[in-house]
Amino acid sequence: MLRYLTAGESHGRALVATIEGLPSHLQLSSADVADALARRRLGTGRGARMKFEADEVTLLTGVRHGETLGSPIAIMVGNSEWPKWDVVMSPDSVDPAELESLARNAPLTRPRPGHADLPGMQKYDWDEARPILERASARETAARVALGAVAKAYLEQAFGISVISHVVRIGAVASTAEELPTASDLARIDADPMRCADQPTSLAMQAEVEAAKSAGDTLGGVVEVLAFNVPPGLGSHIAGDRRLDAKLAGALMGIQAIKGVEVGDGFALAQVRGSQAHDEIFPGATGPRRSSNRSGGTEGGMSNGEVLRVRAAMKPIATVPRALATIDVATGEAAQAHHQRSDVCAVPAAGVVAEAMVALVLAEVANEKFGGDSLGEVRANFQHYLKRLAERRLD
Ligand SMILES: Cc1cc2nc3c(=O)[nH]c(=O)nc-3n(C[C@H](O)[C@H](O)[C@H](O)COP(=O)(O)O)c2cc1C
Ligand SMILES: C=C(O[C@@H]1CC(C(=O)O)=C[C@@H](OP(=O)(O)O)[C@H]1O)C(=O)O
Repeated sequence: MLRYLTAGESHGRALVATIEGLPSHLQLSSADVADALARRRLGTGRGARMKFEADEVTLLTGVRHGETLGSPIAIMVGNSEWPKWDVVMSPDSVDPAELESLARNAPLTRPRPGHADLPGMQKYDWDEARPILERASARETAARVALGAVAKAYLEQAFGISVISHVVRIGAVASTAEELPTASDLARIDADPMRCADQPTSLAMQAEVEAAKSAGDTLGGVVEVLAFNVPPGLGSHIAGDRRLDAKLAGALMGIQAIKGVEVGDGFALAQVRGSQAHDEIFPGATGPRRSSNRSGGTEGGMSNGEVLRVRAAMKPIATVPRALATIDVATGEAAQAHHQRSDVCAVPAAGVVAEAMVALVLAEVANEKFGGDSLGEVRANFQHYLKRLAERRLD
């Protein structure tokens, strides 16, 4: 079993992430986690904070001399803004007079549409949005990406699985690339200001972000995550909550601002006939082969050995500079939503977060099938499975 949890507020001292259930002897370093976090800060459209946020990583537990111990791994990601916020976000009580004198503590009584602000105030019984937005903020995705780095280390070292992502749409601009990127294209994608695999589209996407910014507006888009070398048989058809596609959809929808998920050709499959929708099976040299991958690598809630392909649609950033209409909960009167420093477009970052979530889901289902206490034991379980497939000419 794989369990993980994040904790932390956007302007608190730090984010903390824990993960438990992975084997001993995985190679893991602070640098692996820091590199993953640096990728999340990429992309045209991010706000001022991403320029100075340092994402200070500390591997707190579960790793010794660069190898996992099999015990819970805890990772701390320090917020570099903390010194400015230590009174406003202090866990211990502070002098009310000092708090009141701080401009940055002004009560946020004009909830922003599209954010957790208003339903959170209603649910948790607060008269301003700060206690809600601190946790609702996508700052939390840094902790998920840290966990994703651990999951990726497991997937790569135990099974040779790699996970990449790229941006396929920003607002009205969609990628026209015919070919899927491969794992070896990752460095090029990461070097692109939109994390888009297709250069002409990337330039159009950058222009789209700049235009939205000039207009005081924001943008969303679509990211695609691909996983290579996923063996057949991860997930299960036997119960809805064990289906790989259900777990992927849940994990991706769990990312802030994600409003839709597609597996394979997803919604487009609803428009065509069955003869055009499925991936026919042919005899190959060592076992079954497909000439298409419309299903995106899952059938019947299980991986089928093809490239895993999922998409996530992100709504435009909800803190719109040209502020949206709301009410002031202090007076009940109409007002404009409060605006604070914000991203114009965070789709490239959302791609990195989506990669992390897909890696965590794959780590969970791979652990369920091949799990062991040490890396060697997991590898042996995996090799045994591959051998059986080969013996039956099913590999
Ligand atoms: C990587 C990332 C960065 C984000 N940055 C911002 C931001 O700067 N400003 C903002 O208002 N929303 C931002 N969001 C989106 C909000 O967190 C999200 O819209 C909010 O939680 C409400 O969306 P929900 O209804 O899906 O929870 C970001 C989301 C992600 C994934
Ligand atoms: C801090 C991050 O993203 C933040 C996500 C976010 C939001 O409302 O979701 C709002 C902004 O935070 P702030 O109000 O402090 O500028 C973003 O910068 C991050 O991704 O690390």
